[in-house]
Amino acid sequence: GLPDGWEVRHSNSKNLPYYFNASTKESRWEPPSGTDPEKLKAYMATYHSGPSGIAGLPAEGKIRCAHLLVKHRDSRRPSSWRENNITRSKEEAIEILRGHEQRIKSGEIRLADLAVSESDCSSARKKGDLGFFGRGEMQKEFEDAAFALKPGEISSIVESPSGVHLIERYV
Ligand SMILES: N=C(N)NCCC[C@H](NC(=O)[C@@H]1CCC/C1=C\[C@H](COP(=O)(O)O)NC(=O)[C@@H](N)Cc1ccccc1)C(N)=O
Repeated sequence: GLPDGWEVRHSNSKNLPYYFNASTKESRWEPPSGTDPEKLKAYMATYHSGPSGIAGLPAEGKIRCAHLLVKHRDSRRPSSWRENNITRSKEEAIEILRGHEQRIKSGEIRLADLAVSESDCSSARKKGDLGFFGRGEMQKEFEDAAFALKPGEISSIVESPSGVHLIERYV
């Protein structure tokens, strides 16, 4: 963890983590003194293996995931950047996602790279990366599935009011 008040944020422009102190409003590139260097190094090493290559220390209780969403006509919002009016059935959406799942689990392609073109979520433009989130932010089905994963693990097909998802937990 980080010393009091400090948190890790992500600079999109530099694609690097930086450290921000909410109480003093100070921000800096290097970890604040008092951050356990061994822990930080170990964390950074494991985390850089994530496909998005974006590093950053999770605040307590937060995890970071990417997901690939396929919507269907019963989705709460059957529309996306990919398709204005989504009419496929839930069964068809599941079949499509099964195809994606096979390609990802066979190692042919990474979820992050497939999400860019295939995900019905706006996070597609960020390779499916949802950033860090804690409990209470996502829909329950999604949250339960995401928090049940170990870092690096990919879920089976998860159903939520948004549609059907594959989730990869990074941290
Ligand atoms: N980091 C957060 N806290 N962002 C708020 C998430 C809100 C949350 N969303 C969900 O639970 C599902 C699972 C993941 C994506 C998602 C739904 C939808 C797609 O479904 P639809 O709403 O059309 O039904 N995508 C989103 O929300 C996107 N803003 C996610 C995102 C996009 C770009 C960058 C980061 C995150 C909810 N409580 O509704």
